Amino acid sequence: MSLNLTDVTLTYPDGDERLVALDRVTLDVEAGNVTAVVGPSGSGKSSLLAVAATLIAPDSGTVTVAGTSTAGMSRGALADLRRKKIGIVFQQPNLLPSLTAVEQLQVTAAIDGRSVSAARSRALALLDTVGLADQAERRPHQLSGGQRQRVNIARALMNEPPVLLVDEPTSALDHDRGAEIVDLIVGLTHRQGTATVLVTHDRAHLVAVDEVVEVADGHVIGACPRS
Ligand SMILES: Nc1ncnc2c1ncn2[C@@H]1O[C@H](COP(=O)(O)OP(=O)(O)OP(=O)(O)O)[C@@H](O)[C@H]1O
Repeated sequence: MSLNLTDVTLTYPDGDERLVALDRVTLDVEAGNVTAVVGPSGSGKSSLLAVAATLIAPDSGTVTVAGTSTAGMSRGALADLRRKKIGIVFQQPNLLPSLTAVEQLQVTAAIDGRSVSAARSRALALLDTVGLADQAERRPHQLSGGQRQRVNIARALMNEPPVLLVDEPTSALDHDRGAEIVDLIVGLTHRQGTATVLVTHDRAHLVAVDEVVEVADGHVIGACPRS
């Protein structure tokens, strides 16, 4: 189960013209691997993640998520694919303030139509995996920034997605906490066999990942040194 973008071009309206955000981008992420995407601001990293997440349809090219091509899919079918196959971790955890850590994960299962109580044991096991076994009953304001990001990651994995997309997960953390989060993502990816894309600004984190792809002006300009 992997993630493949082939020859993807994405443009946005820009006055009377079109701004090319992604220009014939091809990206293959194998199951069990973390591919980091790096590049300057405005180079297209978020656009690439949004296309991979099927949140934006490319102008041309194909996106294949865990063996399923998204070409021609209805909005409903895409939403279904996202729910079942893609875990997304945004920069800010966006946790619900009134819910405990374990409830944040249970809600995800409920949205997916699974039984909330059956989801509880999986949620507790996942919190254990991300090092939060003893924080399960805490609410977001009782957790540190790093712990909130761990809940965010555990929540993204709740429905066992084969594809994990992570956007700048360390931007609100100091270097050491950031490195711990990247190590956690890499460890989970290797153990659970997800195909993971990690957008990051911090090149110090690249030593931990399996592959690095550099983008500039909407182009993949190739693999680059990992540190
Ligand atoms: N919704 C939009 N409408 C129009 N132009 C956009 C839109 N989103 C992004 N862009 C433009 O597309 C290009 C790529 O932007 P994108 O956000 O993908 O880059 P990025 O590498 O993620 O940048 P950053 O690191 O600052 O988040 C930029 O020129 C940006 O201004």
